[in-house]
Amino acid sequence: MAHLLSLRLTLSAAETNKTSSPNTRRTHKTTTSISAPKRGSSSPSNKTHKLNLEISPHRAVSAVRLMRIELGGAFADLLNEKGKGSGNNEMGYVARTLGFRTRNLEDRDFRLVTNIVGGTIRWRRYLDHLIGSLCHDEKTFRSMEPLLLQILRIGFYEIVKLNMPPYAVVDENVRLAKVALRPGAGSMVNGILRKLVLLKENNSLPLPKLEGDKRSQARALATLYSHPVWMVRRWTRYFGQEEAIKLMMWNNRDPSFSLRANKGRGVTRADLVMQLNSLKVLHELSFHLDDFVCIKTGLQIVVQAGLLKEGICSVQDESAGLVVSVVDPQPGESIIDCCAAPGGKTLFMASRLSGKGMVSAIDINKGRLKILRETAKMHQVDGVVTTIHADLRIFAENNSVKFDKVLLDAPCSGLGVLSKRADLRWNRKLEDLEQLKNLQDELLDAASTLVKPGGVLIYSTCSIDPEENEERIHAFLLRHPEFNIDPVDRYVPPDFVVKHGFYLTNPVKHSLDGSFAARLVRAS
Ligand SMILES: C[S@@+](CC[C@H](N)C(=O)[O-])C[C@H]1O[C@@H](n2cnc3c(N)ncnc32)[C@H](O)[C@@H]1O
Repeated sequence: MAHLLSLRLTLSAAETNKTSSPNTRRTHKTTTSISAPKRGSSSPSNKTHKLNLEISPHRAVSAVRLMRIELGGAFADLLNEKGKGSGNNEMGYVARTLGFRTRNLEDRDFRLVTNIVGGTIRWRRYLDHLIGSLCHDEKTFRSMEPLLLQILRIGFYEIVKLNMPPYAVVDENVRLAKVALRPGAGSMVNGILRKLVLLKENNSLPLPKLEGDKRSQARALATLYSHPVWMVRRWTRYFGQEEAIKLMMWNNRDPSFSLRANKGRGVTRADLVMQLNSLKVLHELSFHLDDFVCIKTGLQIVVQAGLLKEGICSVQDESAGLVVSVVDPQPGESIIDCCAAPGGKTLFMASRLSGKGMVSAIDINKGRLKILRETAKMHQVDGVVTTIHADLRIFAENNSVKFDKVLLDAPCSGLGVLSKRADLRWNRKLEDLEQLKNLQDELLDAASTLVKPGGVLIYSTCSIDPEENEERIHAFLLRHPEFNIDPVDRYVPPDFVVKHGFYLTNPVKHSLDGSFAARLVRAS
């Protein structure tokens, strides 16, 4: 993975170089250093780099992670406390990128890195608006080298959103820019951050006003709540402005997580609670699901204590767990999970079979399917899980076996999980939705052929977008009159049941990720 990532960054550096203007040439220097670790750099040794105790390690690590996420397009996996793709030696990677070492991260620094990286990504549009407004001119901002921009974003986020002591933030970020780049970069950071501190003290940050026609208001909201304009316009149209604002505020909060006790391994929720108590991780029991526990903070402690690696519990949002309640797996049933990897729902369904029956897990992605297989083994449910590496559309054409239950957890925009997937809002494009809708229709048609007469087809997404949810089902029912809606009220609490008997979690209303499911029964 580290190798692939560095290769991708090397390519991006080469691309940058091909088209670089004098203004962006320094960009090449930075991307080259981030993308081309020195020979032998896979060894954990940092000894060749000088130790600099004056630079705060959380800022150095945050800046490098942000560069990698933005330049490499790496997924901002906030669960991975070591940084995606850097193996076990993130500090070595940081040293190679910046050209010096810092002291190692302590627990407090880890928490700060998670907070700063996630927050800086979420608030990117807002922060860039402020940085752009305080730069000398538009061109200075547009042609700013990536590392300098990340250092400024970190400083702005720390001052405006984390309310950290402003002059300490200025000093520390100036030092980082000087050492990692050059003295002139430090002077620039100093000038811009000091302007920001003054404006904040006078309560006069240069932010857009919510005024004018719909388009201007959408642009202003997109900056104020840091989302793409197309999302603001879509949500305002579907949910109204007030709800759209609440949704954006939810997306900008630090995410909370829930853990599922792995019953397949004989771990009960009471066992998990005991472990969390001994780790001093604050938690609450889920109201909706017997095996689930909710935590607001402390996920890192759970990860470090090895609870996930040892298969004691899995990180799974209650909204995903409730989709399994909609499936309602029963011992002895044959179930096929049509888009299964990395296996969150497959494994939960398998644990409900009490060793009787079978879940067949199909996915087009071999790597993700391998993760599913390994996790099934670790969770001790591999006796009731088989994996099939295939495109569902081709598999369905060539398969004559029918199943009691067919779950299609379709590829979707992920617009319901933006609080956990900090970078997703910037990677998703409006055009993706059209493509996804076509794919969802094709997969639904394919999945429907696998359902026994009298069997059930469950369609689910982690989206809140009506066009990916109820519209897909209504279109499907027009094409397939042999299916009828089976309302979900027998399977989930009434609060999650919406029009037509579909299941929907609303982040604003339920404080869960957004998700949707419909249960359809095939005529006998
Ligand atoms: C939303 S994710 C599934 C998440 C999974 N159900 C879980 O709970 O962990 C969608 C999955 O669909 C898979 N996929 C996309 N197109 C597919 C196709 N044509 N056939 C089979 N799987 C496909 C992707 O590889 C991806 O793993």
